[in-house]
Amino acid sequence: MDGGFPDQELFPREPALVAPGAVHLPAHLGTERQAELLAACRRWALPPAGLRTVRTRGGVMSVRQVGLGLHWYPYAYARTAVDGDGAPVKPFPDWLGEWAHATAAAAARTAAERTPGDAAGPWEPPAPGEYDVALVNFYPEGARMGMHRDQEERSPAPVVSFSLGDSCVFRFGNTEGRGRPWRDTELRSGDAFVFGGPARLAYHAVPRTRPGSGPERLGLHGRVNVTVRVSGLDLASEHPPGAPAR
Ligand SMILES: O=C(O)CCC(=O)C(=O)O
Ligand SMILES: [Fe+2]
Repeated sequence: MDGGFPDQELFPREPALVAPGAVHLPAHLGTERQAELLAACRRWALPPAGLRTVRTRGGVMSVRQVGLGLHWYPYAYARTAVDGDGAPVKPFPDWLGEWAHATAAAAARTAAERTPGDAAGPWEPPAPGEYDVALVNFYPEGARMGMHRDQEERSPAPVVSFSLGDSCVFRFGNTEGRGRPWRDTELRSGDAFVFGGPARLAYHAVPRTRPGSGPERLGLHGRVNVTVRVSGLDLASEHPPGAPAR
């Protein structure tokens, strides 16, 4: 990608293996790609099937969401915004799948480097064209996301996340439960985070964002995160099956 030397930083932040299968790629998207992705998010946020408030078992989420390719809602996927305006979900763009594929491949290389003796790393990136759904999350000031795992997909392919705007604390835990051990990573605008293989079903959360910390030139108040996934579901079927409750 066109990431590079983060501005105002004395030393570049390095790619890191946060847990086996979980890779942080700092400054992965350069300024132009961030602006491009944000412009797309603004289009996707518009109705029909635009940004909506999500009600879970735990209450109302402070993060507002829009789906692409398939509509995620608690706790399944559908072809329409079943818990929103009921409109057909917006299509998943090929270019976003290409970004996710390239990012998963870069993360696999980092993982392989950081996992001596396991030349292939903990997972293989999926084939080009396999990424087919995305969740766009908008975090206004004060919004957070509780510990959960991404388990409504039927594919073991790694989840690829891109962050824009305000920085946040991204808490990456374990597959056993919501408790410790976990590791906190700061995700900044342009960072990517990939979790697959042994980390694919790990619990994770965003306990807080840092209001006002985003790059001024991006022109975003708050934080946007886009997670790209392989659904493993039949997009042509009327009611793609969801997984049981998480
Ligand atoms: O906002 C983030 O960085 C994480 C989002 C997330 O976990 C999700 O969409 O499932
Ligand atoms: Fe998640």
